[in-house]
Amino acid sequence: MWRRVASLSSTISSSSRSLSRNQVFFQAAFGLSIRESYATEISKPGEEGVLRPKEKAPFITFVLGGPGSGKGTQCEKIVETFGLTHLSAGDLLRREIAMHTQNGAMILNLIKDGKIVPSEVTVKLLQKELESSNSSKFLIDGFPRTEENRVAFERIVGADPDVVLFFDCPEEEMVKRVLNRNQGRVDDNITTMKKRLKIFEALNRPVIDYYKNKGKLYTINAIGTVDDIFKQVLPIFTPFEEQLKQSRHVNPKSPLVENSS
Ligand SMILES: Nc1ncnc2c1ncn2[C@@H]1O[C@H](COP(=O)(O)OP(=O)(O)OP(=O)(O)O)[C@@H](O)[C@H]1O
Ligand SMILES: O=c1ccn([C@@H]2O[C@H](COP(=O)(O)O)[C@@H](O)[C@H]2O)c(=O)[nH]1
Ligand SMILES: [Mg+2]
Repeated sequence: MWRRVASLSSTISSSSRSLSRNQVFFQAAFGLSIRESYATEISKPGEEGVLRPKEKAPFITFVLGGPGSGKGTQCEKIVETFGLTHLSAGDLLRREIAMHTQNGAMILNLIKDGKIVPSEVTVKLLQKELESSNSSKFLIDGFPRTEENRVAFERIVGADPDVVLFFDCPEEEMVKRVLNRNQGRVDDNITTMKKRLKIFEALNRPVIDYYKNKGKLYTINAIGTVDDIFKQVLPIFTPFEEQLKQSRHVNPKSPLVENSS
C-alpha cells in the first residue's frame, strides 16, 4: 500500500535536492528520472524506513503529426480501446486562453500566428496534469513540437516516452481537413495553416527523426478512413497490452491512494 512518505528527502539522492517538492513526490511515486531508486514503505508500524522497490514508471505515448493529420481523432479511439488518459497540449493551452490566465493573452497571440508557446509554459501545464492524475498511462497529443520542447520535458518532468506515434499525412489533405474542421479555432484559416505547416516541417521533423533514431517511432499512414487508420494503430499497442492493463492509482496526492494495493 502506498502512503505519502513523511520525509522523502532522505530517500532521494542528493543530486535531486534542487527539485520542487511536487516533483520529488512525482518522481518517487512514478519512478521517472530516478527510475532505479527506491521509495520508503512506512505503512506498517515498526517497519518505518524499510526500503522497497518503487512503483512502476507511467506509460507515456507522444502523438506527433502535422496540423490536421488526425491526432486528436485517433487519440479518442486509443482512449476507448486502451483506456489511456489523453492530454492534448493544444487543448491545455486553449484552456489557459479561455480562463484568461496570466499567460492566456500571450498564448492566444502565438497560436493565432501558428507559433510555438515557450517550452516552460507548456511543460508546466503537462506536468500539472500528470501529477494530479490518477492514471499511470498517458497519451500526450501534439507534444513535443520542437527539440527544445523535448529536452524541457525530459528536464522538468524527468520522463521518456515508451511509444511515439507519427501520423504521416500529405499537406494538401491536412489543409483540407483543417479548413473543414468547423470548431471555431482561431488557427483554422489558410494564413495560419501555412505558417503551422512551415513550423511543423522546420521544428517538428527533428523531433520525429530523434525518436526514429531511438527506435521508438511508429509511423502511420494517415490517409484513409478513421477506422482504416486505427487498424494501423491497434497492433502498435498490442505488445504493451499487459502493461496497460496493470494500470494502478499511484499518485500520492490522490484520495484513492490509501485504498490501492
Ligand atoms: N481519416 C480522416 N479522414 C477525414 N477526415 C478526418 C480524418 N481524421 C480526422 N479527420 C477530420 O480532420 C479534422 C482534423 O482532425 P484532428 O482534429 O483529429 O487533427 P489533429 O491532428 O488533432 O489537428 P491539430 O494538430 O490541428 O489539432 C477534424 O475535423 C477531423 O474530424
Ligand atoms: O506543445 C504545443 C502544442 C501546441 N502549441 C500551439 O497550439 C497550437 C495548436 O495546437 P494543436 O496541437 O494543433 O491543437 C499550435 O499551432 C501551437 O501554436 C504549442 O505551442 N506547443
Ligand atoms: Mg488536435
